[in-house]
Amino acid sequence: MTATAPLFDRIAIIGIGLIGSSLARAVPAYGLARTVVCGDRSEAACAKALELGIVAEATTDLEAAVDGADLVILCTPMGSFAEMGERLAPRLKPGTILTDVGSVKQAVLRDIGPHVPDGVHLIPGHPVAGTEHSGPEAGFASLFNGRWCILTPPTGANADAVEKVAGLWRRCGSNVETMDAAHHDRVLAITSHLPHLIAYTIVGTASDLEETTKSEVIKFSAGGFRDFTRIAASDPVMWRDVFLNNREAVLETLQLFTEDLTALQRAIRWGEGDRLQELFTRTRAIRRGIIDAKQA
Ligand SMILES: NC(=O)C1=CN([C@@H]2O[C@H](COP(=O)(O)OP(=O)(O)OC[C@H]3O[C@@H](n4cnc5c(N)ncnc54)[C@H](O)[C@@H]3O)[C@@H](O)[C@H]2O)C=CC1
Ligand SMILES: O=C(O)C(=O)Cc1ccc(O)cc1
Repeated sequence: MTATAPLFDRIAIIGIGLIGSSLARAVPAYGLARTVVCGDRSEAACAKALELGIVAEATTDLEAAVDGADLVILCTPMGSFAEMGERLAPRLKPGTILTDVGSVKQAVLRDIGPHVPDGVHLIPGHPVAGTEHSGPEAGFASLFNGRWCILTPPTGANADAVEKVAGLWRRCGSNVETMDAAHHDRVLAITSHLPHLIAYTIVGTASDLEETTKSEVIKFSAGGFRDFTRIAASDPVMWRDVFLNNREAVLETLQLFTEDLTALQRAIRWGEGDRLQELFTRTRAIRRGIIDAKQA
């Protein structure tokens, strides 16, 4: 029991994986709603969610899952959002809030926006918190604690609905910021999407090495490479969909990155130590700035 009244009556989570199941666990932990139910196309995921006792009901019938919910949270991979928009949005009653946790935000307005009936409030969101694990067993209630959650309400969005979604994330311990979806996608391209692409690439490159070298890569893998392998273990379907749905911003950022990498390649070739040291000094200061900001 929590002292404060629940924010919602019935939350329907669609997709009970890492993020969905973390939210389901957060519902009783932070008094988010009276009831939480889930819909997931995977029977195994539904069965696991019931077995874990993190939802009151679980069904593969997604339309039934959203029935009677005052908040619907889409927690499936981005590639399923067009289907979610078509199937689920038209069934929602006026006053219902529809939100999501997708890592790309313009695509939500594109894929779901056109299907949202009058009176239903679409308030896209993105908790900037996660792990490399997937599925209902991987979630935990404190995942969002002390992390950012970015909301990208479309122009003219209902202010009360925005505040209710912001309130939900604040109760989970998140800091909430609101911004335009296009800006979100550009910022996340460099801070999250490109780092994942680099990790996938370097681990792929290492695994393409000849057999003897490959076993040594594993044997001697020090901090740097190990950190990349953690990120490169992230869900393949989810990340495929992130890159396909944030194509422009990722390609633009990748172009800048490639140019900078080529400049470094030149510096190494021509023995320009000062140039290398200057960059590494600057990046060390950035890391220290991030750590200081966290501790402040
Ligand atoms: N993994 C992470 O670190 C973070 C992920 N996100 C976003 O959260 C969303 C979910 O990611 P995770 O929880 O990591 O994924 P996950 O793979 O752990 O869970 C996804 C769930 O959705 C279900 N699902 C997939 N397609 C479906 C469909 N068409 N209909 C119904 N159910 C379907 C799957 O069966 C699975 O249970 C993604 O959109 C991702 O961009 C946001 C922040 C962090
Ligand atoms: O595990 C990590 O390092 C992450 O970067 C988690 C993550 C993945 C995707 C997001 O949209 C937000 C956060």
